[in-house]
Amino acid sequence: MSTDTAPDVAVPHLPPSSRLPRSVQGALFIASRRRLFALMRRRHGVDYTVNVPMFGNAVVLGDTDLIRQLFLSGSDAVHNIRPNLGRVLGRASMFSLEGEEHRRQRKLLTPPFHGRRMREYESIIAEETLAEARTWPSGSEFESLAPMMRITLNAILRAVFGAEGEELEVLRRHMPEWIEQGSRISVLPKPPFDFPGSPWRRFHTNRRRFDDLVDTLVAKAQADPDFENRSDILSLMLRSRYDDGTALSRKEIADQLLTMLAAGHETTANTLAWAIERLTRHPDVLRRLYDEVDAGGSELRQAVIYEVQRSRPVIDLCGRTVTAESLTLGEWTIPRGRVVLVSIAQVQADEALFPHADRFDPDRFLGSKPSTISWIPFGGGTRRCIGAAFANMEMDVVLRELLRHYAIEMTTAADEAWHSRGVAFNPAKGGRVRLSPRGVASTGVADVG
Ligand code: HEM
Repeated sequence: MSTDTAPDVAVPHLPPSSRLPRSVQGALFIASRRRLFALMRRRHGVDYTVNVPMFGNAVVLGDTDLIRQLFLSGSDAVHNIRPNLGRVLGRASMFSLEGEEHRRQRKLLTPPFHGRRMREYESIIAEETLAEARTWPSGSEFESLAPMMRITLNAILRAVFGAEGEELEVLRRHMPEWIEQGSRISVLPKPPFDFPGSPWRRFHTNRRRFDDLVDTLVAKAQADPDFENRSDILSLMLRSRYDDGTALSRKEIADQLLTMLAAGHETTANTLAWAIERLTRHPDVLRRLYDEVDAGGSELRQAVIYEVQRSRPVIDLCGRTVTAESLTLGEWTIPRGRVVLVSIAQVQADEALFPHADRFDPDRFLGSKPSTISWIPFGGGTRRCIGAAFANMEMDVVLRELLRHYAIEMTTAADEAWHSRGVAFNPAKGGRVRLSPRGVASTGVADVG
């Protein structure tokens, strides 16, 4: 890749675009961006240009070499995709930061999310899974998505926020509504001031309540005689120091906690609901998973997680905004200000990269880690998802506990369609499932008990 910063040589050369009017592309994007992108790819190849609401005249990349180059581009050439969630999560949110500030913050926040640390959170996830599962109706069908949302919310509040007691209760009760409100206004224009009754005013009122709760959590963690040994991520943030010895400010801590909740709660729950949706339609894989969990193994379960994330990526797009005079990626020269989108879903459905891509086939990942070039559900490069190891551990523990304790029934129902309530995709019927405690199982895959 070469980044050309000389103004007079920046002759744009963009991937092919559609002759469809902007209004038609916009309507198709809003109705189903998956369909619009599939149409574009069929007509124009792996890289193309679209003109859509939010991102404007944006380049969409499907070529993995170019995507890799984009992910590796420095902050002198690209910034985070715009608009992004930083608008509502705060100025200090990881999504809002760029360049040196972003690097400093990631350096501080990466160690708490290191793979080895994750083991300390396993017991919280297992506990939350079993507590939630005990409330499920045995033998009757229900949507797995809402329960998965509760598990992943509680997991983040306890493992990341270190919340317990009264604060945990308040956060548990109010956060889903606050987050939904935030994601709704994230696509609305911001008025110059908060007029009474406006969604932004309600959002700012709730944000102040959130900040007060974070202050209480910080005070409680610091007053804990065992503060130095606490393993929740808030305490790790409180104990960390930048290279110059300064600590994270309260604002930074509150914005990052909110960011982790917004980025990590629904995404993980949706992926788990997809895992249920896929497994209930693949009896052979499910039977092998039961055999494996009974023998104390986890290799196939890990491959299942990889394959669910490949075939049903809940975040279908990530991207960057060109900030250099122009950015050259392969044959394309993309001018300053353009958004470059990475079509995660299209890359991971590419037959050339994943033969029989439409098959749910976890065996393709058995015994090997996915390639970071073609398997990109967590994005890539300097902005790759910081919670990837946490999400992976969480999904593994939730599935492990369900397999250990519950017999999941098969279904002959059609595959659930993709559905998006905003940013992330989930199974349209909520990942419906029928299960019963193992040993008591009388229907479906009763031979698993
Ligand atoms: C299955 C679950 C998850 C998926 C699919 C997912 C996916 C993603 C994606 C695609 C990005 C953008 C990466 C890029 O632009 O290259 C991202 C960023 C991010 N994610 Fe996740 N994520 C998940 C779980 C989590 C969790 C559990 C946390 C934290 C507890 C988290 C925190 C973040 C943060 C802070 C960023 C911003 C990173 C930056 O800009 O430097 N995510 N995630």
